[in-house]
Amino acid sequence: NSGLSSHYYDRICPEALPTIKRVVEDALAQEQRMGASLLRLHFHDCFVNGCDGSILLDQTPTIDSEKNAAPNANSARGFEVIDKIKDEVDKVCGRPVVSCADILAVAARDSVVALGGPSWKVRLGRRDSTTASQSAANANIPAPSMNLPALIKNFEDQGLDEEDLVVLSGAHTLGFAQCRNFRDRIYNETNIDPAFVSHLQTICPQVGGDSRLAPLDPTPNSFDVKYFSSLASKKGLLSSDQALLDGGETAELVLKYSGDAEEFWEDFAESMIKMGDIKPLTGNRGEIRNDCRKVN
Ligand code: HEM
Ligand SMILES: [Ca+2]
Repeated sequence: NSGLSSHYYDRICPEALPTIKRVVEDALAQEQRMGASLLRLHFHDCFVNGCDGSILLDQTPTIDSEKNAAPNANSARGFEVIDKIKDEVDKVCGRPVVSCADILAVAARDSVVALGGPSWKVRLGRRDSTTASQSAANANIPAPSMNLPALIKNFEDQGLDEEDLVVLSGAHTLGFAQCRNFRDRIYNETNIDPAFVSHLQTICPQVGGDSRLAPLDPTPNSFDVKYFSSLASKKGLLSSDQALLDGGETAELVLKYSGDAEEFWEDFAESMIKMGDIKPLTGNRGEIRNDCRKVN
């Protein structure tokens, strides 16, 4: 038990959660992809020394910003939306009582809901870190080149099991990846559908075009099971996605979820809560930041 509670803001600031939801919905009305980007921010926060808002800190002489780590640089997005949420929430609460780490967790949930996915009760009361670690971000955020044993180990190090790995990878039902992250797969791997390869090679050349985008599944704005059914037909975009079919237990889960949206929803919600419970700062550890980009 991490000490978090879904009722944490009920009395301190009952308007906090509706305010987060409103700003997330406004942002998604501007750009649907933002839902994917916000979901990913929470993941990249939690995997680096726990869900403590560390990913939001800008570089300074004393902050080793995670924004510059390889998995985040020119890739993590949505920071302006988090700033906007923090602004509005602090206004409606009258003072800064909602942590940036909690904002990330709620914005991730609200994004999934807005794109047609399941809802869950977000456990709250995380406090914000006063440090960040670029090296920890590089070491702990999984890379798309990882094989299945490496992915399993990476999740295990966070207290997450093989089912969490498969179902949370299902977040790739949303959003996009850049050519540089799937080039090796489409030019060198063989466990990939040939027509899918031809199409992707038109988007992603062997040389150049590093930041060109392809959707992670055929419906990148819809929280459905197409991610899993695509894996079953060798149309996973990232090497790490397709790798889930390489193991007995993980392959079985992929096939189960590909035909059972309800099961995917239920297990995704459960694993998101589990991920959100990774090493939160509570009690008098950490702080409630005034500005998500800076320590107080
Ligand atoms: C299992 C290991 C994982 C690996 C290796 C991985 C890797 C990646 C990579 C390389 C991208 C594309 C980034 C870019 O090209 O800019 C991406 C995108 C994304 N990832 Fe993952 N990821 C993993 C797990 C997760 C998890 C657990 C979540 C959330 C629960 C998640 C959510 C997302 C989302 C939503 C996007 C799309 C973001 C956007 O369009 O802005 N990923 N991931
Ligand atoms: Ca989808």
